[in-house]
Amino acid sequence: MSNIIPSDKPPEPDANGREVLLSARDICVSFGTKTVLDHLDLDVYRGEILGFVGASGAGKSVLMRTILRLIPRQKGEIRILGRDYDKVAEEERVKLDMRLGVLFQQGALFSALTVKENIQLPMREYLDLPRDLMDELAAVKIELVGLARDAGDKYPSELSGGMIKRAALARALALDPDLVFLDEPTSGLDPIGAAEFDELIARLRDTLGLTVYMVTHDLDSLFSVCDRIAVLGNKRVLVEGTIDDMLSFDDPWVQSYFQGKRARTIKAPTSRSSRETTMVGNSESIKA
Ligand SMILES: Nc1ncnc2c1ncn2[C@@H]1O[C@H](COP(=O)(O)OP(=O)(O)OP(=O)(O)O)[C@@H](O)[C@H]1O
Repeated sequence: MSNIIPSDKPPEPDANGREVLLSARDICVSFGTKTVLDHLDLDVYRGEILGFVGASGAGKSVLMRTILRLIPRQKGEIRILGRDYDKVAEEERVKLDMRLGVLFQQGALFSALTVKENIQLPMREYLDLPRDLMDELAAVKIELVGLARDAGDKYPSELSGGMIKRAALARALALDPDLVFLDEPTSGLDPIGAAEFDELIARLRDTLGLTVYMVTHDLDSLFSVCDRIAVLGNKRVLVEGTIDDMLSFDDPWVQSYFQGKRARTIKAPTSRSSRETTMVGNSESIKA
């Protein structure tokens, strides 16, 4: 996908020919004496939707915030587009930050700003663009996420939950990022709204080549749009792979999560675009 900031040379592909967009190695995070992440490794590949799951309190948000440098870590290395975050100059760090978009769990829009102004915040922070161009870019993002054109002039309090998620996604996409982090994007949405949001994410991946890191408890999302799943357990990534890999992984928590009563109502798809299959099932999220 095109970037406002010209991209540098992409990192070398791994042994399987995949481009590693994000690599986390040996990550250790503790709060006082409580260790939350212990020597955790994770890779995210370009163009994939990675679903990140784990029991409540396992540390999914902590990892996401650690990657985004909102939480300090005691140990480990984080590479974005092959660059070690801690070793690049400040100017390049800012450029790397611009390649990442984030949608926090509650949308986290500024209530005193309109949708358009919210979307333009990252543009104001990182770019020096004329107002007309920012208006045009905001309109493009609003259309991209499937909101009506007049949504740009609305305040968050005037939006439904689904519209807030879309507006927050539009803001996450403001700078044409390579990788977006979504923290439980379908929580609080009704099953139809959740399915539509999943479809939107898949469409953005397919059309823009967007890479998505999605923390979720939503089994429908995991079965329908995620290309790969990583499970956080015992303070590290316990298993990663396809839905089929999850279904055959011999661990009590993974078994009960992916083979439990709710999961059994969702027929495992053979392809990623199986929302019609998952809609047959129960769209409730599991809080482990
Ligand atoms: N700033 C902090 N200070 C101290 N402890 C923290 C802090 N942030 C998170 N924790 C602790 O780290 C652990 C992991 O929390 P985290 O929010 O990452 O879990 P989670 O897997 O995202 O859970 P959920 O699925 O319920 O959202 C929890 O025990 C939490 O209390």
